[in-house]
Amino acid sequence: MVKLIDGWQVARTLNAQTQVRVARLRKQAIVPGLAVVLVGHDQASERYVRMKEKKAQSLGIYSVLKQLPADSTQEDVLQTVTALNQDPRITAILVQAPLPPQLDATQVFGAIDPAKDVDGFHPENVGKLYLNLPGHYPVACTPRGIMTLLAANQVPLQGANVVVLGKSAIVGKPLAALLLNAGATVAVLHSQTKERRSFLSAADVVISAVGQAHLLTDADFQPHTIVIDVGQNLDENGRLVGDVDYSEAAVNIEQITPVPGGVGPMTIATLMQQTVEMSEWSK
Ligand SMILES: Nc1nc(=O)c2c([nH]1)NC[C@@H]1CN(c3ccc(C(=O)N[C@@H](CCC(=O)O)C(=O)O)cc3)C=[N+]21
Repeated sequence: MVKLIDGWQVARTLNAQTQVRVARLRKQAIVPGLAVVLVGHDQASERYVRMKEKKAQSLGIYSVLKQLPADSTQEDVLQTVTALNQDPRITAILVQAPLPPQLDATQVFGAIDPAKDVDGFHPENVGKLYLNLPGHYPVACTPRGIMTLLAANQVPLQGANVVVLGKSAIVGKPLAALLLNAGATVAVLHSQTKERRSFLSAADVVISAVGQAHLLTDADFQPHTIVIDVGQNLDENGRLVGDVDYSEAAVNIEQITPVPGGVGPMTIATLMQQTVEMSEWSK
């Protein structure tokens, strides 16, 4: 019997804590302010951005959306970021990925004030994470949310073999750093990886962030594997599914995060958590 890891439940608890922290800040006349920059009209991105705005508002966070046309130039986007850097009402800035192909995403993320970089994508914050420096700095929200979810489910990481599938700057790489910092043995697999099977057959925890429906099935895992599914894919029937195909009858998967209701809600809850923390850190 597969046990589902309930992301909605952990997200609810985290959001309730965030709401209390926002109220505490507001009593000191400090209002956390989240700006989301959305370039173009990608349907999934528009949906995610709306969910973020709604959640922010329900927790008492001031929220603004800067929507730019799909054919924006690098200068247009940089100007928007600079204005938000200088806006005292804005304490947290998120530039929604992916950006249209004419834009240099690395330069855009690097233009965000590191103290307002709620996604943790700025090289300064990435470097701090990589070095496991002490102190307060933002970390990519999906990886941090996954760490919270693992901790809430008492999944041991010290000395555990963890396989991460996907090496993106948004999920795979920062997640690998967090896991290493937590004492796990980490393998990051990607499209050029040979012998995926041998890595999976030694994995205690598998985290898939590839974005491909039906990529993995129960037969790919060894017994008692804990699976974190970061995929957000539409299947042949237009249903939202993760990267892992499984049924209740799965024998190797011990616990798994469902899609929807697993990692997704944790990403947004962590974004809210980090928005509030950045206001607390800069007091
Ligand atoms: N700068 C930046 N930061 C991000 O954090 C970021 C981004 N860009 N670009 C896109 C990805 C994707 N992402 C998701 C957030 C929530 C759900 C989520 O809540 N999913 C729900 C289902 C949502 C639905 O109903 O469609 C779930 O899995 O239960 C999914 C995906 C944040 N991202």
